[in-house]
Amino acid sequence: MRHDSILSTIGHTPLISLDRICGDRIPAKVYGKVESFNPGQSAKDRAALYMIEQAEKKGLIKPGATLIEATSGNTGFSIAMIAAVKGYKCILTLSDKAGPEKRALMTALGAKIVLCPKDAAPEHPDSYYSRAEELAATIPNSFYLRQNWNLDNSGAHYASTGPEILEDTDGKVTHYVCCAGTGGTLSGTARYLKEKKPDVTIVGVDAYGSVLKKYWQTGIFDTNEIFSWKVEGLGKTIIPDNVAFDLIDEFIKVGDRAAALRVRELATREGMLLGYSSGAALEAVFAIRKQLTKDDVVVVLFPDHGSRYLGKVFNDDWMKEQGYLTPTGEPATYSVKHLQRMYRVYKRMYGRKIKQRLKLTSE
Ligand SMILES: Cc1ncc(COP(=O)(O)O)c(C=O)c1O
Repeated sequence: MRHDSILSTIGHTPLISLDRICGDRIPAKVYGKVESFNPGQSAKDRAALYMIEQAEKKGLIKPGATLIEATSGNTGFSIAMIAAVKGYKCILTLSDKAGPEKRALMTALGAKIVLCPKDAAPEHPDSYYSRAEELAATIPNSFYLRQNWNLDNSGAHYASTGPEILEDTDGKVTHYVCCAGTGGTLSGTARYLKEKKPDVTIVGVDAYGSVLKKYWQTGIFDTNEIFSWKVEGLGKTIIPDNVAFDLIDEFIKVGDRAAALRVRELATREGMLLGYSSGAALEAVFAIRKQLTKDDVVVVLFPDHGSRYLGKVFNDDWMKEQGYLTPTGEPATYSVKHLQRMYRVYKRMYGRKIKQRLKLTSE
């Protein structure tokens, strides 16, 4: 197939059956919507292209402009790619949570990077949001995409991801499971699917340490919910306009360990090398499995490719440092059985020591 530029290869990603990993454990038919097939290897290609082209149509981006964005990495890569093709400059403010692989990918495409501390609160002048605002205010002829608040982000998925899922499942999709960060991928797709099939169940995926689920449940922005977590792109410590809370039927929080183990399983059982948040999304399918029947068709969206996480979830040393693998390389599952066994081992070890100490002091 011939293309005018790399940009027209964005979208139309495949739906791939997950029979090997889900077949005998999930009663429904489960498909992965594999967004790593986009040229920038993530779902963010769709959002970045749509936000930029809508802004061009509105006259907000002029020739020679500088595109600015605060990003966890993937949006930055997509904007850098589009800027290269369209002849714009690109400056990205990035949380230092993003690994060195992600940073190198962006600079390779000609983007400039401003690295910001991951633990700075959004309103802090050093946060990647504040730094992006500052750059947009000081650089002439610049456009700050604001993916959290720019509704063209979710518009991209309403226009493409939603229709693709409905068509590729022959209208049979019953559940859509998707990570929430800015909310664009979740909300835009959900809005399209609910319009066409009102009984479809929308399952959002959130991180422990993020404020989104609590806000969905209570309408309260609870800062007590916030602590740092590891899955890049998943969850938020702000409430983005792109999260359409009213479209979400269920919100599942997934932990860093479970997501890491699940994405490694996707690689070894399905041959799919995908990003950390893809593990979180699939873990959410496992979390809802008791609600599913054999007639259900679940589509779980996998946001990006695993090559960006070779130093993290696909690195055994990193996994052991986090305690997600045992020192001998087994998954650290912490099942009730495992905890009971550990309790017996520790009781035996320390019980003996305590008895010895009691003996010594009494002598
Ligand atoms: C790897 C990854 N997963 C999930 C998400 C969440 O997608 P969205 O921002 O559309 O909610 C992002 C967003 O940056 C991401 O980079």
